[in-house]
Amino acid sequence: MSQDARPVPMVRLQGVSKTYRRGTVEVPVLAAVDLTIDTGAFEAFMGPSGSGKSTLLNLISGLDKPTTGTAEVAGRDLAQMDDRELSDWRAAHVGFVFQLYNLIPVLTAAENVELPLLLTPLTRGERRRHVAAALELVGLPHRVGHRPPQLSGGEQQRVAIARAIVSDPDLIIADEPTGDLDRKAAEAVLDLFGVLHRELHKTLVMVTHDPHAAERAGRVHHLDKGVLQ
Ligand SMILES: Nc1ncnc2c1ncn2[C@@H]1O[C@H](COP(=O)(O)OP(=O)(O)OP(=O)(O)O)[C@@H](O)[C@H]1O
Repeated sequence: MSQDARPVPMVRLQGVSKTYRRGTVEVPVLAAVDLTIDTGAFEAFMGPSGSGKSTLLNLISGLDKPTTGTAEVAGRDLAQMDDRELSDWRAAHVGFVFQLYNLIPVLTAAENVELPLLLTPLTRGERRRHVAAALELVGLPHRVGHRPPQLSGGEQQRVAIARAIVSDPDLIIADEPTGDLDRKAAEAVLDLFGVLHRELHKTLVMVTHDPHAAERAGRVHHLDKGVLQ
């Protein structure tokens, strides 16, 4: 295959740094990060607390902008988009999974999963079919009418994964997805990530402190004081 025929990587960061400003004090968080993540890869990021892992995820998902350098994700230079374009781009391309699930407690599992679809032109019937398919995929078709407080932590995280994939994004970003789960529930979530990666060809980018979780990834990056090792 010639160089030009290579598929566009899902993530390409070049010379990315991030400095936050607290009053007059500048806080450097990421320095000179060069990173390429191929489309279809499953990659993990580990590192001590405060090393910049969540900041890196925020830059990859366009939730935050680099201080210097360029971030190209899913074929777009994120700096070239205004906030409206970025939010449409995120809705189409990125699914998020958080440590504490971030489900809305008063909504049922099905209603939580449906949320990202309310921004799309899909009809109610189409939305229902997508929601049913996503909950089936995560093994929870029998929990559609349950609300988060009626579900175990592992079930809540699987509902959150259904919500992350319901709009069929290419990129799944997971920040400590097993951080609040016992081993068995964590393994179920990681098995599911394996299915998303191998069978649905999603690109997965996961931050984790859990070596068992990192083992599932094809590549593990280490961040230390904002520097990619
Ligand atoms: N919006 C912000 N304003 C100022 N400082 C920030 C902001 N966001 C993060 N920081 C600082 O940047 C550093 C890195 O934070 P980040 O959340 O990326 O680390 P992390 O590696 O994900 O940590 P943890 O494992 O504890 O979640 C921390 O010192 C944090 O205080």
